[in-house]
Amino acid sequence: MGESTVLVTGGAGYIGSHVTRQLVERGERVVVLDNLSTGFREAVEGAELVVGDTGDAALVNDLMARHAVDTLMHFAAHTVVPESVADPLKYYRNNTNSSRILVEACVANGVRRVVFSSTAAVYGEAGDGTVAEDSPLHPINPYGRSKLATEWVLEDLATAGALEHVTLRYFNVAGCAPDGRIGQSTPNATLLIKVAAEAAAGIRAGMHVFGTDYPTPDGTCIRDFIHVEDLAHAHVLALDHLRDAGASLTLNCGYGHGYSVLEVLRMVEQVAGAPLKINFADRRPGDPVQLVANAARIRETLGWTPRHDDLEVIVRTAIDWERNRRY
Ligand SMILES: NC(=O)c1ccc[n+]([C@@H]2O[C@H](COP(=O)([O-])OP(=O)(O)OC[C@H]3O[C@@H](n4cnc5c(N)ncnc54)[C@H](O)[C@@H]3O)[C@@H](O)[C@H]2O)c1
Ligand SMILES: O=c1ccn([C@@H]2O[C@H](COP(=O)(O)OP(=O)(O)O[C@H]3O[C@H](CO)[C@H](O)[C@H](O)[C@H]3O)[C@@H](O)[C@H]2O)c(=O)[nH]1
Repeated sequence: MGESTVLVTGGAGYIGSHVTRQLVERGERVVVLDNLSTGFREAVEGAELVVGDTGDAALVNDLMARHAVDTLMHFAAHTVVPESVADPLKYYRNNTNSSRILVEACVANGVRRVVFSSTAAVYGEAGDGTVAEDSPLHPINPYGRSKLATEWVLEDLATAGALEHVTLRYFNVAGCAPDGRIGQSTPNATLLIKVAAEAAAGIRAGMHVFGTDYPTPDGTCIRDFIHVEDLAHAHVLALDHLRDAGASLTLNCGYGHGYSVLEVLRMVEQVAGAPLKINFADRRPGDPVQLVANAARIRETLGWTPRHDDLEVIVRTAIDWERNRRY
């Protein structure tokens, strides 16, 4: 490992903080760059936190040079799909422009390894099967498009020989660290399990189910929910892959099977031991019917084996966090 440092942007956020912790636990030197727009100082333990913006070229160049950064893990982004529809420039500015500035700094400073947080939203409407990495990419909202643009920047730089990347396309991430020290406190959350856990903990009065007339067995959408700890481990493996001179990869991060919205909510009720107050509403614009990963490639290339592929564990850790939040 030597003197090398991993620069983690967005490391004070939900997923970045879980990854930072796994990196620190195995002895990596980590510097977190986060502007705290949706992140929390308390989420960063055992790593230096630099409060600043990924779009600040002078700052990121200085950080890379000063800390002997060998790998960038890039989580920092805006992530709320409906907000991206209302304010696309906010998303292109942060998720595309600032990512380009950051990657340019990598090239200037000889940082040749990049692990990038992408999303299943790059696939868009994906039919009723699973989606593989080479499935068509037709993102249906500015969030997905702004992330896909950054995928392309990395792909083109890899082709040009400037760096190697592992692009991880996360499916629906949920759950929290089992010991309750870090969790998901993202403000104005719109994600299903987060919202349901808040409702189960009494933080919100009730919740909506968006659409009950989809062509699925119970009429609600189907998603592939992955526990954040399994996702975090995929990043550690991606780092090892790049340090072992592995080739650039684009990988789905999911379990390869899905649950419907109603199946998830039934599990939330069972774990919480009380019914949720559910309002059955119209479809939410921009929701694909089904998004389930073909997850073969990540298992083959990184040897990734999930350890928390259990909806009950995902839901229980999410509810426990809401009941005992540290921040
Ligand atoms: N949560 C999911 O289900 C999910 C699914 C797919 C992909 N992703 C991707 O994972 C990454 C992390 O998402 P999350 O759920 O942890 O969200 P989050 O909002 O909790 O984390 C994002 C972090 O980035 C920081 N940040 C944002 N813009 C910044 C900037 N310009 N400079 C510095 N810091 C900045 C925020 O303060 C926050 O700490 C994002 O790239 C997101 O697109 C998330
Ligand atoms: O209160 C809610 C919240 C969600 N849903 C439904 O639950 C399903 C899942 O919705 P989420 O908002 O939890 O997540 P998405 O599937 O929209 O996820 C997309 O947006 C995420 C970020 O917001 C990630 O990027 C992810 O990869 C991308 O597919 C959808 O059918 C949605 O309509 C509800 O019924 N009620």
